[in-house]
Amino acid sequence: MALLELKELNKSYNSEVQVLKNVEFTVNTGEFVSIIGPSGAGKSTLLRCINRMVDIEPGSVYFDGQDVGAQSKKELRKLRTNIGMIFQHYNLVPRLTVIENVLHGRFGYKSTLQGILGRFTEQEKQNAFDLLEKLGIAEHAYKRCDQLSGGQQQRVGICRALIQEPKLILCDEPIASLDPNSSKIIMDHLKKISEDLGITCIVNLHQVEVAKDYASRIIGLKQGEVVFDGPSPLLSIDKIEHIYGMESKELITV
Ligand SMILES: Nc1ncnc2c1ncn2[C@@H]1O[C@H](COP(=O)(O)OP(=O)(O)OP(=O)(O)O)[C@@H](O)[C@H]1O
Repeated sequence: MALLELKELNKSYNSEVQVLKNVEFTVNTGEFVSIIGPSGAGKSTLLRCINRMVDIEPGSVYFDGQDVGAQSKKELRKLRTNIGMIFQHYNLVPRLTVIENVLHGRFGYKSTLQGILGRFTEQEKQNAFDLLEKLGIAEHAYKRCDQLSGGQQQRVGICRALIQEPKLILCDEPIASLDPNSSKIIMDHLKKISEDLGITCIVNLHQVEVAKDYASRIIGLKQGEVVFDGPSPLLSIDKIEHIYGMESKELITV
């Protein structure tokens, strides 16, 4: 079943350069999709349109049967509880503890006052701890986030997304700041989450080989247009060259 549907999606910032041009695709529940493309192709903008961190006119995004562009502020807040976000620079609060950062994923379910006062139920705290255990970082639960390595911080980011109980996780360059070993740990976790929990994942990646290894489907963006959309094994060297142009020489290792 289609969880996400993009129809003739266009985007320009300040009515200047058109960043996304008639982007159209659907993503089914449980799919693990990677978006690739050169720097500036519009990958981050695409993810930001999906949860309406930026306005999406003209064009439409349907998530779980709802027109994302037509949601009121309150409806959008509710809809966003179903969409987790993972960022390149983790977007954690450095001075707060690991478990507090994970619990921030519950903010969408709270009143503003409950959020400010940090009122979380015992069940929510237990769930946060269980998730940290699952991601192998429970021993750091009460440390400040800025005492953790990059890879560990990204695992906190994953827990924060999971505690939302999302249907979709959007990952914007989740491994761009990590060494190869930490990158593998993060990608393995994302893949496992998608397989075990049936959560749909859309992952922006710079590394074509990583996209091919982990994603079942790849969408290639070039100057805001979808120029490839298909199963990962069909992403041939020719297709990579088409997506990346001159840059492709540095990317193709096979
Ligand atoms: N807030 C903004 N205001 C104006 N222009 C923006 C804004 N955000 C992005 N852009 C422009 O939109 C284009 C696409 O940027 P975007 O970050 O979506 O690409 P990307 O494919 O994710 O690139 P990268 O891989 O380098 O992160 C770029 O030309 C960028 O300068």
